[in-house]
Amino acid sequence: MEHPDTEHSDGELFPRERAEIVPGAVHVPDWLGPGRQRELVEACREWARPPAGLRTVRTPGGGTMSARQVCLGLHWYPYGYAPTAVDGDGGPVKAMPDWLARLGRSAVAAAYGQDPDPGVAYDIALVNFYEGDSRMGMHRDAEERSEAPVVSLSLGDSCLFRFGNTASRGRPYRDVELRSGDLFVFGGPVRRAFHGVPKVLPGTAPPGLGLTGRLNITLRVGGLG
Ligand SMILES: O=C(O)CCC(=O)C(=O)O
Ligand SMILES: [Fe+2]
Repeated sequence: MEHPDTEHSDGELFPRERAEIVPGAVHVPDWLGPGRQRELVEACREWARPPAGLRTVRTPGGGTMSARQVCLGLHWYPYGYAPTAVDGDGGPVKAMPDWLARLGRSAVAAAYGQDPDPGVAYDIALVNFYEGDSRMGMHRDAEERSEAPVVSLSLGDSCLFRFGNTASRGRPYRDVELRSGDLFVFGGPVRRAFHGVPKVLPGTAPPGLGLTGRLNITLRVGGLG
């Protein structure tokens, strides 16, 4: 017997709920509505243009990252920050828009139920573009001096996001499915936890978004001034 009343528009029996994965790491499903997601995808397309546009990141060991990346505010490279695309075309990094910095603060408030400290100003964004077979290995976001939480916004295809511990790349970790519009925030005791993206789920993007693949925007406070 079916109970249509309890079924949600996306065909799920239960709505996905805000979840504290470990203390300091919070998943807020569907934080961005469809209109906001479209605006962000459009903004990412602009940011991806040269100079200092979307690039393939080369690691010191001679490998390449499979997710391509563009930065705002400060340019991240393995492993530091610079004002220009030092490992790309050398162009000046694009500015971090005020509206995106404000979105970072409201994301923290949504995740933790409490405004961030007044001094917390999101001044760096990394935009990662994943195609079907892209991944991101377990790593920590370690080049920032600030301990402010990292804010992560997902657009397009869903992925498996692996959130681990502060000691090693291995277990214990939790795998969380991040879908288009989801917010994930990690700070406090797990600000330096290892995390990665073992898998993208191709073909799972909302049809109306006009995006093939996955975009992730991580907002950070550098504390590097
Ligand atoms: O794509 C993601 O969800 C994670 C991205 C990430 O960890 C990073 O850019 O440092
Ligand atoms: Fe990261």
